[in-house]
Amino acid sequence: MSADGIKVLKKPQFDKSRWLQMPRDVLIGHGTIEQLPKVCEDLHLGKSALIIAGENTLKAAGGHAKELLEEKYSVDIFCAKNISLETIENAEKSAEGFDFILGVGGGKAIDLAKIVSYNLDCQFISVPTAASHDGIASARASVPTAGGSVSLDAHPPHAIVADTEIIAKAPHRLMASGCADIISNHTAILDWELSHRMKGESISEYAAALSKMTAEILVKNAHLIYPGSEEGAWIVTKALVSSGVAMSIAGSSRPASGGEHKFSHALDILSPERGLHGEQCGIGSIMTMYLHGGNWREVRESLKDIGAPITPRQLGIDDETAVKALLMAKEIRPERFTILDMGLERKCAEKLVKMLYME
Ligand SMILES: NC(=O)C1=CN([C@@H]2O[C@H](COP(=O)(O)OP(=O)(O)OC[C@H]3O[C@@H](n4cnc5c(N)ncnc54)[C@H](OP(=O)(O)O)[C@@H]3O)[C@@H](O)[C@H]2O)C=CC1
Ligand SMILES: O=C(CO)COP(=O)(O)O
Ligand SMILES: [Zn+2]
Repeated sequence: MSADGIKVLKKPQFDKSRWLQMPRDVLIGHGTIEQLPKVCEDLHLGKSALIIAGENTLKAAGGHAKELLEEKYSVDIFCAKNISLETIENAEKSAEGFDFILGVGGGKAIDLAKIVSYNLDCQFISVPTAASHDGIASARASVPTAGGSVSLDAHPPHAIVADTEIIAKAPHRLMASGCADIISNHTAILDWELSHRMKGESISEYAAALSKMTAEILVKNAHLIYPGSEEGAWIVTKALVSSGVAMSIAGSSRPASGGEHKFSHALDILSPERGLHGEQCGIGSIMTMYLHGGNWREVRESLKDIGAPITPRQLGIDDETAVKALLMAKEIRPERFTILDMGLERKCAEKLVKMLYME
């Protein structure tokens, strides 16, 4: 495993890079967690399972998932605090000998389960406890590294069991963050199109259209997304699955990750553990929409309506750090060309951050 994280995933035995892999069973609804044993049985996954969860998500759903599965399977739990290279290694050791893996939690637990199951060549089930990220269904895994973050080819979950009762009970901040992750698809697509025109990067029209449509539908239904709303949880979870499918169609995270994501990855280095992934991407998206000459006020309004933050200070991040993150974005995944890779000047970056506070 290399220090930069590029070799976090073991090489597949044969080239799957052109395969379009999708989850087989997708359950989104009230009380679906109760169906977990049935889903696993139906998929003939084996006799033993390792649950990968975080400390909070163990309480929210991991413990109950264990109880349910124990009736038919031998089950153990790996509790993860983060998704560092060390955690990946430890999780892999813990997972040896198990037939399949469940990722129960937010984006980090699910990405960890995705990586470990891919490396050990076994299936995994995605059990989101929050609608906070669009990695629920994707065939990608994002890993933080010293240089920012890498997006790796992985495999999608064999099944998704998303219980909207659990998701609606999670802190609303998480769902608002997931909405912001989706709203930022607008600028991710603009960046992809820009790179297509300027660099000749290939683009998948299907993936781009699906990603854009997902963001549009979410914004149209914003009035149904409020704290505790199970209907809101259902709408957002479906959007997150749809966005993940767009990434699987593209074979990269391009349809859902552009300059606004590079800004967020830069913030993760400069100001770790302040904002949530989607929250940071949303704020980045307001600024990159401005640079694209689009309707940045509309992006800002959509985020505000949903209860997502629209300024760095709301996340406890000072404005100067946000300026630095904008300027640093071009160093994160330099091969991913975006509007932030076009020679953004400090003066302009300062103006962008100021603009966020304008009436
Ligand atoms: N692979 C892909 O395609 C994608 C991957 N990502 C990745 O996902 C990550 C971001 O996901 P995100 O979910 O924001 O971050 P986390 O997984 O860190 O979750 C955020 C926090 O919410 C907590 N939490 C989750 N569910 C509940 C619940 N029901 N009740 C109480 N607390 C809860 C978690 O607890 P706990 O401490 O227990 O984990 C954690 O503290 C990033 O690493 C990002 O790169 C994002 C988009 C796409
Ligand atoms: O977060 C993503 C899509 O929302 C994809 O992640 P990366 O920015 O790590 O590629
Ligand atoms: Zn994202």
